[in-house]
Amino acid sequence: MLEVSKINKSFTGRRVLRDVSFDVAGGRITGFVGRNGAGKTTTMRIMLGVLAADSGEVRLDKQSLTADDRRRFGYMPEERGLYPKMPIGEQLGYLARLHGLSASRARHNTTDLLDKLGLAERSGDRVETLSLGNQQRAQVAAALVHDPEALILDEPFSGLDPLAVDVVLAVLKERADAGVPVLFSSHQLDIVEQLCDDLVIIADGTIRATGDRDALRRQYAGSTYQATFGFDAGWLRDQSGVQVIEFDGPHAIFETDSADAAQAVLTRAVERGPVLSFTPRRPRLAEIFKEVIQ
Ligand SMILES: Nc1ncnc2c1ncn2[C@@H]1O[C@H](COP(=O)(O)OP(=O)(O)OP(=O)(O)O)[C@@H](O)[C@H]1O
Repeated sequence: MLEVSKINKSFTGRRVLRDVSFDVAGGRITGFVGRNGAGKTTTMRIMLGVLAADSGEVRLDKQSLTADDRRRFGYMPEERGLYPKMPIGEQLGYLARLHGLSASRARHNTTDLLDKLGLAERSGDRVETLSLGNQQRAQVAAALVHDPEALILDEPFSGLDPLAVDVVLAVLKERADAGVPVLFSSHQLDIVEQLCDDLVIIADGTIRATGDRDALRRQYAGSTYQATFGFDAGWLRDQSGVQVIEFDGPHAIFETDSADAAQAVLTRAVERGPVLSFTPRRPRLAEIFKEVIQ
């Protein structure tokens, strides 16, 4: 488990991180979301030791991180950093060796990653000849090639088409399944919602929400329900304590003033005829995001 604890950071007197605390659990993929300038990259750089915090601490399995621990991290920086003129396979092998892997392990990891990321055919090609999407896949490979003990990835999915997102996700999931804590940042809420187990939401340098994605969706469910009846849903408009948000034939989305009002709707509906579904509506990540960053 990686723990970020009460990190503060200012640049030229301007506070950009304020008591930032969250956990990245081993075996889970944590999505770190926030608008441009919210503080994601600064936090990740501090976790990596590329930047020093003014105060606060980053711990791995309850111990303060050492430079040695950090060398065993995998990092995909925001500014991509592969050598454009070097063949991709050679470059990955070189990076793995730099991290102390044996020549045979470095070769094995390079082949394995290129294969899983759909770049096997391109191993001998220079990075600059790859499409932007393939360069991005190569960056992911570079972060993973030395069997890192924790992964911190800054916008690994930006600019990838949906197929490439799946390919990269499969590689990250494999690492998470092996117990590695995986943190990735993104401002693409639909992608984060789909990919992560846990969420960290940051705005203006403060953490606004953290936790299990589904638990957060339940927590922010509020009093909105969706229902499908075996008859027209129009009658809901005359129910007291109910505000209809949307209705289309037998389907309706509505808000109630209280849990009792919701139960009353269900009772009335059953009296009218078949009720095919009746559930609290889980908000989308975009809705939770809007609510918590205000
Ligand atoms: N080296 C620096 N000097 C001065 N200000 C900085 C520096 N690095 C970041 N900042 C400022 O700190 C704030 C947080 O920036 P950061 O890059 O961490 O945000 P972010 O959430 O990663 O945004 P993005 O999605 O745009 O990358 C911003 O206001 C940014 O301008």
